Amino acid sequence: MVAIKAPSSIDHANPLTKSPKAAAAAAAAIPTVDLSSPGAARAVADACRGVGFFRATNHGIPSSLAAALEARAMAFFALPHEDKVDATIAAAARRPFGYGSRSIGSNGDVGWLEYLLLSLGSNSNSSSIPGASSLPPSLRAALEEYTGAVRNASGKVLELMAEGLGMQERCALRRMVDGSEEELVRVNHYPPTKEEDCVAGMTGFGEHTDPQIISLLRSNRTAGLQIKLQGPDAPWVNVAPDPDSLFVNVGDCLQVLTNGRFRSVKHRVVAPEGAQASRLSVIYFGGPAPAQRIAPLPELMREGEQSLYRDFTWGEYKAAAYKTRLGDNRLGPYELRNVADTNPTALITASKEPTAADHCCSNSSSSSAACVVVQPPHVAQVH
Ligand SMILES: O=C(O)CCC(=O)C(=O)O
Ligand SMILES: [Fe+2]
Repeated sequence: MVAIKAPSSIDHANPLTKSPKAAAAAAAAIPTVDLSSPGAARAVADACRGVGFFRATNHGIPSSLAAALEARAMAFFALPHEDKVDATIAAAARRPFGYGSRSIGSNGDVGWLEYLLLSLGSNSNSSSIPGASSLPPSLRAALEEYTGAVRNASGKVLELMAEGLGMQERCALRRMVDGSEEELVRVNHYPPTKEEDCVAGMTGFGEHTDPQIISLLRSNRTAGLQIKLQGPDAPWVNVAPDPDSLFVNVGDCLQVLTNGRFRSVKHRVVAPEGAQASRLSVIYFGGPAPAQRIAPLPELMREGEQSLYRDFTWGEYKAAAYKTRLGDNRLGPYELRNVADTNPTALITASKEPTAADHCCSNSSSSSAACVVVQPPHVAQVH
């Protein structure tokens, strides 16, 4: 990776790295949900309404799969630059997939990272990743095993979300993602920074929200991820790394589908400082099919409640987001009312209590016939 000195990527607004007291308060602000507990649905919904982000334990991904992927990915990123480019030639045939270094998207965003970005394809029954054919076989196998497991974990979380929202159909959110052809995996590698490279607080990955429905992140033990609590003046808080847990983000589409009940979370990564080890993170993004209409789910709307957004399809949103910078307010052009101005208490009251919802997706790693969605052609990717 080429060393950079980029003043524009220096971020001094990181008070929590300086104050242990604030760091402790921040850690307490991030909810933890045991996905296997009886109260998980309610806890997931509370976390999504509050922070839009939570730490999930008992997520069902064997630690051996995550550790194997971490080791293979580290070995891959240690290869010479040309080898990494050559090994991702199959994926790179469909931009923006493949290997990337420093550039994030095509609109000038840069970060202190290199990454591998792959589409998981349309067949959630198959573990094979279409663009992975030219990767080292051991990395490909580790990715396929891990992504199979993380897809299941995502499905489980989406079911808990639907249940926590009081929806009749437990699989209503899950089926928007299963087999959508819009599931991605991204492996980010943030090398340690040396004094000559930068000053403390250099941006690893700039501030943004994830545009899809859901993202599930697993990292090694190196810190760097920060989330912004909800509200215009809310602070940024450090997310203590925990390789045994998954971190779940509410994405922009889920905010719209719930008419602002669930909040998409702003997050960013500060590059590892000094002599620390690299940060390695693996993020699964669950997006809907391009033709999927993104609008508040009628079932969630209270009588007389108005949509906060103008309708769009995921294909439209993705194409629009692809033209913007990472930190732009991508939902802004679709807002009919300011979400921050809405009375959150009213929206919370409007959510129904968790019910004994229909279990059409339970214990299923793939979409059932009832969960199949139309798959129109591929359009430009956001991540
Ligand atoms: O690498 C990380 O820890 C987070 C990166 C991220 O937010 C993303 O890839 O969307
Ligand atoms: Fe992200």
